[in-house]
Amino acid sequence: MSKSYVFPEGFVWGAATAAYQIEGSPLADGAGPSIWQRFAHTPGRMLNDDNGDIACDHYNRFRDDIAIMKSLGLQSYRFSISWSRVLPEGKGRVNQKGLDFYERLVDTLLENDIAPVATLFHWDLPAALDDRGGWLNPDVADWFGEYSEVMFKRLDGRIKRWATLNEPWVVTDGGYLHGALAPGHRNRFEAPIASHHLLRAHGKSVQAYRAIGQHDIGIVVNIEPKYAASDSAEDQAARDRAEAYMNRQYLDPVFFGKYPEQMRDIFGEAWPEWPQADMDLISQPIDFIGVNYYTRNVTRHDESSWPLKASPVRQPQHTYTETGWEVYPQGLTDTLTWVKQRYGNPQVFITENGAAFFDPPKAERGRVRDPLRVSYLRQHLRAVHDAIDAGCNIGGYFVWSLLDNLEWSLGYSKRFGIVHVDYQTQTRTPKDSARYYAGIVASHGARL
Ligand SMILES: OC[C@H]1NNC[C@@H](O)[C@@H]1O
Repeated sequence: MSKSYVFPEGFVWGAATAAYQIEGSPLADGAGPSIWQRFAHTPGRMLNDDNGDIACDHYNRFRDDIAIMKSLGLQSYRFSISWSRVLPEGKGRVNQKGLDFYERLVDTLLENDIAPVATLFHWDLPAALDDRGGWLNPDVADWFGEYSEVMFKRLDGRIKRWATLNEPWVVTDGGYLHGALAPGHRNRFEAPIASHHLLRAHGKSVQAYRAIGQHDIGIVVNIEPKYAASDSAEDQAARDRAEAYMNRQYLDPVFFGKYPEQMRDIFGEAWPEWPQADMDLISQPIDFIGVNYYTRNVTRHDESSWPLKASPVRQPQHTYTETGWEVYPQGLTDTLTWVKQRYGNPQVFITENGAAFFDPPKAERGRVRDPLRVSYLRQHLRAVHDAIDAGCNIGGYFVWSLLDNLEWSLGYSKRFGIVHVDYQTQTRTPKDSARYYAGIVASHGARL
């Protein structure tokens, strides 16, 4: 008899986006520039010199997009708040029109029985703060605490689930170590400092929330499970380093108040020692973690790779997405059971899961066929259910993404949406995967 995939009562079905990737109008109504506004307008940084000036024009079209969410039966919507819309200089003066936009967004979601889940920082640091050192300046934790407080005071209660940071690993690995993402630094001494101040900022935000918030706060991390390419000691050690660097570097401090021991092997003299007071701030209790899962990594030792001395081994037997990620649903089950076992079965939301496959720039007679994405969703939702059967405490799932959008420095070349966006006309067209997902939501998983 085949397994039933009906999800537990109360499991939440949603979709996710992020401000700079969909909103457009980055400087409208008094908003200040973010580092992504600057980065995207720096020639050579973005594929095709794409930028977020228009994106999906969500700033103006959010009501239409919420109507689409409603038509799909979504129960929740994860979005991010543009810090520099609300605080144009990153601190001090509040731009009421920026706050008003997010209040309208939240109130419209609630009018449509869609629960808002807000991420305070999804990479778009105010440029004015980057001028003061950004994530390298120890004061950034207080700046983030101040911004968090502004948001909590205005919207807590209507927003009942807050995430402080999205994927701090990507921010530091991409923005400070390898330079592919804003602010585009390549410095192994800066990366650990940025990482630590991101975590301190998380701590200050949680501290602020405990003083005024009444609901839940957590952190969102990307996790890519690592599998040794062979039984050799070298490959096993490489796997351990890769797991420490990506998957434990943020959760270990948050849950245990200490960094993985491999961090000093990886960064050597560039790895600082931090005061216990910082680790106490970082490891205050949180209410949930968001896990963003896309793929796994089969890891081998590679002396030439910097700074990890570890490289992925391609798995030709499996499908790969347009972003070069192996489709490996078992990795999601493995990730969720790993989190359960290592961190004491905290409440977890899959805050992002999805794939970029080739989709046409225009819908054909009102339809966009995306069978690979339908298959990806089916396999990964089944993997979530398997993790729940294994005792994991999973509160919900947010597909990445609601809309095709700006995939950072890859521009508009990668389409992750279950809803197609024609960037010339801003026409939205639910793809076959949106209809499939709507059926899963309506049946609470029974149709998986
Ligand atoms: O690469 C796909 C997604 N991954 N997590 C962060 C999001 O902003 C990305 O678009």
